Amino acid sequence: MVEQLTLVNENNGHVVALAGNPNVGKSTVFNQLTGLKQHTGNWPGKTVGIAEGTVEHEGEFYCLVDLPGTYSLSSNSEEEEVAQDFIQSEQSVATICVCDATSLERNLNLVLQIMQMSDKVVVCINLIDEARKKGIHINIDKLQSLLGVPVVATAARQNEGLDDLMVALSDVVVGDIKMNPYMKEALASLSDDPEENTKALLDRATVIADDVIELDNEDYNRRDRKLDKILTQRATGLPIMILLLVVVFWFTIQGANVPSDALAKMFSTIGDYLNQFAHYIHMPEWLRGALIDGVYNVLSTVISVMLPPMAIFFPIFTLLEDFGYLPRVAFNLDSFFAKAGACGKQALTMCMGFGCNAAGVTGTRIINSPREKLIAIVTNNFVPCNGRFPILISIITMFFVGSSVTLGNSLKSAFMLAAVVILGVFSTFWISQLLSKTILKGIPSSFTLELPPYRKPQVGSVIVRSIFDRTLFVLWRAMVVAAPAGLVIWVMANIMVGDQSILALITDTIDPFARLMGLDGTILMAFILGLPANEIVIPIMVMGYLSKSTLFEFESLDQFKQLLLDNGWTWLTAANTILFTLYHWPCSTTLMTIYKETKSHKWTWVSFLVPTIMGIVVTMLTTFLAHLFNLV
Ligand SMILES: Nc1nc2c(ncn2[C@@H]2O[C@H](COP(=O)(O)OP(=O)(O)OP(=O)(O)O)[C@@H](O)[C@H]2O)c(=O)[nH]1
Ligand SMILES: [Mg+2]
Repeated sequence: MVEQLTLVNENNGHVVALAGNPNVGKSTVFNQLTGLKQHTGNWPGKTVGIAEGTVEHEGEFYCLVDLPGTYSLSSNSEEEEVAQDFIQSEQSVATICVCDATSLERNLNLVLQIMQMSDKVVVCINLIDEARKKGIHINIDKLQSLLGVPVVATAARQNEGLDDLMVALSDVVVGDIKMNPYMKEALASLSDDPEENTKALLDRATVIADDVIELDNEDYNRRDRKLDKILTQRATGLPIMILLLVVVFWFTIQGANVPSDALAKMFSTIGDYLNQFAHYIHMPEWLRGALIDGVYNVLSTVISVMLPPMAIFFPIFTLLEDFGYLPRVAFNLDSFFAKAGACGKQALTMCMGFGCNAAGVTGTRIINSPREKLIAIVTNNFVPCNGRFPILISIITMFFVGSSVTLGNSLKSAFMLAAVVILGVFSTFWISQLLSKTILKGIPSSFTLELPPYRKPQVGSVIVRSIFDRTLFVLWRAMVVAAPAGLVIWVMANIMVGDQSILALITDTIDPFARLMGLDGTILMAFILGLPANEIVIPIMVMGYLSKSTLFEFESLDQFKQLLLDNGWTWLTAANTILFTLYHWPCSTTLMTIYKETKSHKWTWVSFLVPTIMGIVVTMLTTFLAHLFNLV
């Protein structure tokens, strides 16, 4: 029995499945038609769940369901099963099969499989603009008559042909146009044996593709192949990857510095006015303290520290994603992951982790083997997410580089940040290997990761999209957490038990343990209270120190460094804080996502404990060694 999907379908529209191979533009078609914002990008396997949205066409409502991409419908993976079940179910009245015009033959294979299951199919030949550019001509009319179902050419990103697609869809759904009966018979009369059937469909797809395609130039993929040679060869692939990492970080650090300072100054000026206003209206001191010293200060630090780097990092990352670089990263790292007994696709989920570890964990659904999926989930936290970058950047800059903004300094910071990230990547390999040798034993499965064609990213829309969909989203999430956290910490710093505040009491209690790790009670406390979001670790640290020495305005890194030095920081404290930022528990959102993905308390705990224990051990070790050799 096929399990039904729960759809909202609020307008009670005709339910239509949107299926196709991975990375052919299904979500782009979906987004254009429904006005929604499913994740799109140039690598196979982005859509992992199910999204639905409504389109209206000539007074009729259609409920489109964006399915994960599948190469076939033979239920090899969770995602294929979802797609197959849905297409076959009574729920969907028709299927739009989206195809990549630049690799029609393989796509037609899936079209034919779908046509065997349902006789209401519209074929959408997408990416037609790319095909044109490569000199691939497809005779759409002929294809339509050979397939016996409506065929429409589209360039979804440019919104070309989508009206025609809706007309064809309404012909099929409302006009009740079915597949050509001869075709239906031909497909039904293929063999009952699944293997022979698959082969027959493949043959047929080849024949049809040969019949409708005309090439200007047989060698249309030459440029891609040349570029791939450089980007994925052993000798050049890895160095270019590391170089790119440094360049991206350098842009982020260099670019973020000035706006960060400007924002901090602006917030501090506004803070002064707010204070004056509070005095003017005779606001009670406890309320003023809670609102301005607590909520407002934490919020403004979070914004000024986080917004500029994110607004630079996310767009660059998205540009690389749309260009098609991420699958090349996976390709380059594949052998390392194989050696570690894990899956090469883990490189993709690792890349997603740079933005947000929770997103990376959800992304692990592209990994078919449950064992390898768990490895990817447990180790995802080893790449620092966007909430942790600001901590790393500011401490590296203050303690190891020098805070004046010069080209050399920002380059040095970028190198060090890249080194920390590479350390995280190596830790991913080590821990993956450890897991696959111990609690997650097994042989790594083989898979074919497709290298999609390079696509020219649309710079303007990428910037807009990454700022609105990602930057502001992440910032908003951080702020929602930061405001109450600011309040809580202010209250803790101001409620006295005896002659000590609660905050001081707790930090003093955990201080001895933190010292063993080369940290102090306040730092460890900031990490603990930062469980809801790493973004608030720095503001909490600042408030923790301030509750001892007041009169501080976060206007520049130099002042911040002074505050830290006054509280006994040395280079060792800084180094350990960096290490602990890299290795500690995932934030609560990520933990919740891990639980949702694994449905297991045990694996959620493992994901919590592995990086945490590693962080404690590593920092204790560096502290021990530093003291042993009298380095501090
Ligand atoms: N040039 C061009 N690019 C397109 C077109 N449609 C989509 N793209 C790009 O192709 C890439 C893949 O698009 P998606 O919509 O994410 O593909 P998908 O089929 O949903 O992919 P999965 O969910 O991973 O299976 C993105 O970078 C899109 O911007 C098009 O018509 N022309
Ligand atoms: Mg998609």
